Amino acid sequence: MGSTKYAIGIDYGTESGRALLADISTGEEIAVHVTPYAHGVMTEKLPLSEKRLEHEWALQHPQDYLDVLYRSVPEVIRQSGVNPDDVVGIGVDFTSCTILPVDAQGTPLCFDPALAGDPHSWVKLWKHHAAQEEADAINEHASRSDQRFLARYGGKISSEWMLPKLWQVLREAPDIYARADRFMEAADWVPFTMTGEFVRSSCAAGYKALWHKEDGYPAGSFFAELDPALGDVFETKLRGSIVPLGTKVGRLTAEMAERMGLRPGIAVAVGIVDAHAGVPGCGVVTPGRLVMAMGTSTCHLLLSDEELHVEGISGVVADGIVPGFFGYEAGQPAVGDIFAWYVDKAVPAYVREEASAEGISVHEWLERRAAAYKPGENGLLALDWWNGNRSVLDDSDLSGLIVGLTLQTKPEEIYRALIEATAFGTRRIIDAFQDGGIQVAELVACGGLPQRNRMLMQIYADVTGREIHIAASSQTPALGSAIYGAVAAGSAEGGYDSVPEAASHMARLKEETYKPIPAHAAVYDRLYAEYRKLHDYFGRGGNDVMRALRELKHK
Ligand SMILES: Nc1ncnc2c1ncn2[C@@H]1O[C@H](COP(=O)(O)OP(=O)(O)O)[C@@H](O)[C@H]1O
Ligand SMILES: O=C(CO)[C@H](O)[C@H](O)COP(=O)(O)O
Repeated sequence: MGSTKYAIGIDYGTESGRALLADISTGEEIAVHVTPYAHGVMTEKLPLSEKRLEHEWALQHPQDYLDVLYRSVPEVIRQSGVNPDDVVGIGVDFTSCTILPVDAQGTPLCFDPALAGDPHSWVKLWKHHAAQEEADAINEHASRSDQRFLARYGGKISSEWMLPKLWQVLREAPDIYARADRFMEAADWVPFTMTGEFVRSSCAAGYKALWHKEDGYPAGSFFAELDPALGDVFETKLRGSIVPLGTKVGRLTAEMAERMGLRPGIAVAVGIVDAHAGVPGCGVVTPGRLVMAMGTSTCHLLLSDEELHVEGISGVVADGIVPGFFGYEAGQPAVGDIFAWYVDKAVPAYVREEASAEGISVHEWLERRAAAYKPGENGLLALDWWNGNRSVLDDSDLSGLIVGLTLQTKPEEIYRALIEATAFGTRRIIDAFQDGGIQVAELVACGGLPQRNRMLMQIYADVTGREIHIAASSQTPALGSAIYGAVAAGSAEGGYDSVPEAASHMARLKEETYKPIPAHAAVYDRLYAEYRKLHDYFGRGGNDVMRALRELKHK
């Protein structure tokens, strides 16, 4: 036996990037380091320019991504005291669809001072929402011409994705579009900077750029009908081979090895979308277990042997998470964010004062009191659409609702109703999977919420009627990336030959689980039936109350 080997997972979030050094044989997380992005999310102006960005823009600086490699990677090596020669693989996950235009050498166009004044030369972050017009036009044309790809994305594509963003560049900055040799997902660009290889990930291409393993990309004629200049977009701006996850895109170059404090030649894995990396990070590598990445929002991820059309999913992609399986993604666009709204904007002052006097957070104060209630006892039922609905209704204009308020209603009762509403929203997504023919036997939770609120997790078990396992790691995307890095290295170099094999050694669940309490589950079955009535009444267009309120608000 040689010395212990290690893999590095690099997780690029919205505000910062983190590097995690993990022991390949046990998954032990030896060291973590976070580098905040110096330029953060640019929503108002560009660096060194007073030019104002328009509403709904969200840009980033690619230098911030490189700085994560230059700072956090040497730092995990320093903290751990590990010999860099024992690091065998690197994996990267990234927010998505986060894209940038690059020149023929792969250099971001915004690095060219002559182009940096144009906002379209910069990175468009996943939450850049200014390409809605383009997304609407693509959706309308696709549904009129009955395009096969629409069904794989639950009936609609998002303004966050590759084609709407790319078309926005073409329409608003044709010179930048022309100057771009390619547009790349940041998840693909970072491995490129480490290896010099232009390779695209089946995950990002499949979930965000309409690529299908059998059908390839949609026909260029479809896009040419929308805009003649888009006719060859897949052969030109989006060209490049597309490979399954765990594939080695190349080896760390000598120059980057020097900057990152590693040895040249280390295997670098193809990139992956952040939420999806959390699936092997939870140890889930087979069908039947739905992974819930629970935080500000919730992403639901599931593996299956079959490609089926499920109502309201964000997408289904072959090899999109674990090679050999179809990966499904669905989501709730606000979960923790709804509780944050309540805590920050709506609780009465006395709650804040009592929490502070007790030396606990407002969340904890509310949780302690709300946990004393039995299901149904708060007399409330809410719809969880504070940030619209991204699943079966797929309507970002929908808004929230609470039914049953009285003069006696207490803040903790409302807090409990909001948590219950998000659990009902998850049950609705599980129902859509089951109705579509995909079984969901158990749930696995990762992200911030399972670590923070036990009552919430018990409510989810009771509402869904399913046992919930919790990931042992609090950094499941970074650990997942380290797993893909270990697979890129392969057993010949001290790693593993498959994602399931690597995950079986490197990822685990906590022993403690949340099991449904039958008496609670029975009450929640009744309440969920009422939730479905409200959901369909306010969400399916039979009721115009929400529409009227919205119209008056924007008048
Ligand atoms: N005790 C708590 N109970 C429920 N929600 C909480 C609690 N503490 C924080 N939150 C919510 O958790 C969310 C942050 O989750 P986290 O997983 O850390 O972030 P992110 O999704 O951005 O990675 C916030 O929206 C916040 O409102
Ligand atoms: O689109 C997504 C996954 O498909 C994510 O929502 C996006 O990548 C942002 O993730 P996070 O909130 O974890 O930063």
